[in-house]
Amino acid sequence: MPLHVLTHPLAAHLVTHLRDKTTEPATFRRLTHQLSLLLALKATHDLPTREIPIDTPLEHTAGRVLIKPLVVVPILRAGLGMVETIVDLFPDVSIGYIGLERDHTTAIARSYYCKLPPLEGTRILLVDPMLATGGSAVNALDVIAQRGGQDMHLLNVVASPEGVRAVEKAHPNVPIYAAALDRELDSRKYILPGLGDFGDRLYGT
Ligand SMILES: O=P(O)(O)OC[C@H]1O[C@H](OP(=O)(O)OP(=O)(O)O)[C@H](O)[C@@H]1O
Ligand SMILES: O=c1cc[nH]c(=O)[nH]1
Ligand SMILES: [Mg+2]
Repeated sequence: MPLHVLTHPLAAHLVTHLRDKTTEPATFRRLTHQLSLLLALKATHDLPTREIPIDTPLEHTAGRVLIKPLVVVPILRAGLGMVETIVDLFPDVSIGYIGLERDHTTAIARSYYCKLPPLEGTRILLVDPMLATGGSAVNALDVIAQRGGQDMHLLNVVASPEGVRAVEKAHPNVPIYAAALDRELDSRKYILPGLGDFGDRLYGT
């Protein structure tokens, strides 16, 4: 399934400021919200709608409304920075949580929390700003699929080629939306040029 990298000039502008090591957490959070908005719009461009009759103050007409329930699932903790924007855009969205943390030496993600709403028949937006080895995303997609999730979409701010390959191999039907596709991973499995540890920069830890 294809990787969709945002091509809007605003996306490049926002990612550049996000990468800048002098960007403070408050600005970092605002940039994350703005990028999440662009990603969410792109990942939902094909949501199904149905026609309904309505009355405007002037006449009877028809309009279209969304018909597929949406679920957003952030991978804790950095993914939380992307949720608020999606809830603003889609107030009826249900929210699930998957807690995963990479081991500092092996970079393998360990699961510590999982709470998901009913998933059948929904469009699922799995959100995590960083796709590095892909271990966290594949783990989360596995769990969501085991719980009956089918229409899964992955939203990342920065993706690495290795992470994209891992998701494509394990979940070939899952579209990946990213604001930037970076060059490679370093020996500690951090993305280059990247932006460092997203969770730490978001929360000032
Ligand atoms: O593709 P991967 O190699 O799995 O790496 C990406 C993961 O690493 C970061 O989380 P981290 O484990 O640092 O947890 P945090 O969000 O709590 O800081 C990031 O938010 C992703 O979840
Ligand atoms: O570069 C990276 C890789 C994983 N997690 C991050 O926050 N940054
Ligand atoms: Mg982190």
